[in-house]
Amino acid sequence: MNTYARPSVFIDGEAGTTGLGIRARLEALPVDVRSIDAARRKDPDARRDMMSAVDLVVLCLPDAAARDAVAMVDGLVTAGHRAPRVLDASTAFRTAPGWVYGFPEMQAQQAQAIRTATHVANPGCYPTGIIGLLHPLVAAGLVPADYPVTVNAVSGYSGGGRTMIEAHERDGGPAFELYGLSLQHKHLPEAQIYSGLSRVPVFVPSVGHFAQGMIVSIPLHLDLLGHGVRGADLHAALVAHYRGSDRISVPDACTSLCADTLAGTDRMELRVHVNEEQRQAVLTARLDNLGKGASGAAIQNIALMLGLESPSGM
Ligand SMILES: NC(=O)C1=CN([C@@H]2O[C@H](COP(=O)(O)OP(=O)(O)OC[C@H]3O[C@@H](n4cnc5c(N)ncnc54)[C@H](OP(=O)(O)O)[C@@H]3O)[C@@H](O)[C@H]2O)C=CC1
Ligand SMILES: CC(=O)N[C@@H](CCC(=O)OP(=O)(O)O)C(=O)O
Repeated sequence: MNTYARPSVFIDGEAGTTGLGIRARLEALPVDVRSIDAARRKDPDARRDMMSAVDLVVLCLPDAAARDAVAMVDGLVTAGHRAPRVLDASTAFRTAPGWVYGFPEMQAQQAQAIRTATHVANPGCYPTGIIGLLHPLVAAGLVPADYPVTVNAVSGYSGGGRTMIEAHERDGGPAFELYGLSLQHKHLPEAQIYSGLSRVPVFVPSVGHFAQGMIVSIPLHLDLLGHGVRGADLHAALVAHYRGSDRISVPDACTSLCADTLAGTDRMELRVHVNEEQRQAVLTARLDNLGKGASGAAIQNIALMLGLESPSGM
């Protein structure tokens, strides 16, 4: 930490969608947020100088710019200068060696790993739902690691950052669009690894003409799970895993779900919908892609990294 009483934070990409969300949430924490003059916000020298003066840098940048920023931090270390700890919101380092990935509720000891890491990768919005549902069930042996998982998901258009927001708000659509149909979405590696799956899931993302909100859904044939596994066992395992969390809840099943209900919050709801007669279940995660899927998760990780109490969730 520096000589200031309050830890200092620089958000590289402060003017972007995720950066603005983190900036707003940092107001609830006793930190000194430092900014670069808007005219120089992409100037490498200004960014490097700022990085060398703060305790934590939060990267809210496209992947290539995040890689450049991490190279700047590593360069400070190599040159023997004081270097900040790093929280990266991009996809660039989520499966990279030497980085701690994730959200504090992901597994026991995750919060402690984030607390002490120098480099933390914030999880992706879709993976937060996928891992949030599957990690506890795979770890409990209820879903086999080699289960042929399919994930269907819909996100609000803010998931595509400034460019997609401008396209939807200027042109009014499309109403609903499947994408990622080359089956190579950038979130697949983290979703597979941190869920504990041995097969790459089939992932069908989509985007709708609403600003914020997300549903991730995962259909399961119960007969392909462990012998005699019932929907109630899946629900009970999720309840046990997230007991005590103020942000992740496991409500009872419902018959319909709206994607934008949790918009503007940092919460996530996980459900198990079951038809025991047909031995079928659908797992669902509902969250705000910009909340628990991005800035809300980041603020929890920032608080852990700076040894501060997490602000109560929005
Ligand atoms: N939107 C979402 O739901 C989520 C996004 N993320 C991740 O967060 C990161 C940021 O995404 P998002 O906020 O949506 O994107 P935005 O496009 O809204 O914001 C990115 C910001 O970075 C700025 N920027 C680009 N290049 C540089 C550079 N070289 N130096 C300094 N600033 C730069 C952009 O400026 P300009 O606009 O002028 O180019 C913009 O202000 C991405 O990696 C994304 O994957 C993570 C979880 C969810
Ligand atoms: C609707 C939309 O385009 N969503 C983005 C995912 C959001 C994002 O960029 O986020 P992460 O940082 O969580 O990876 C996509 O599918 O590429």
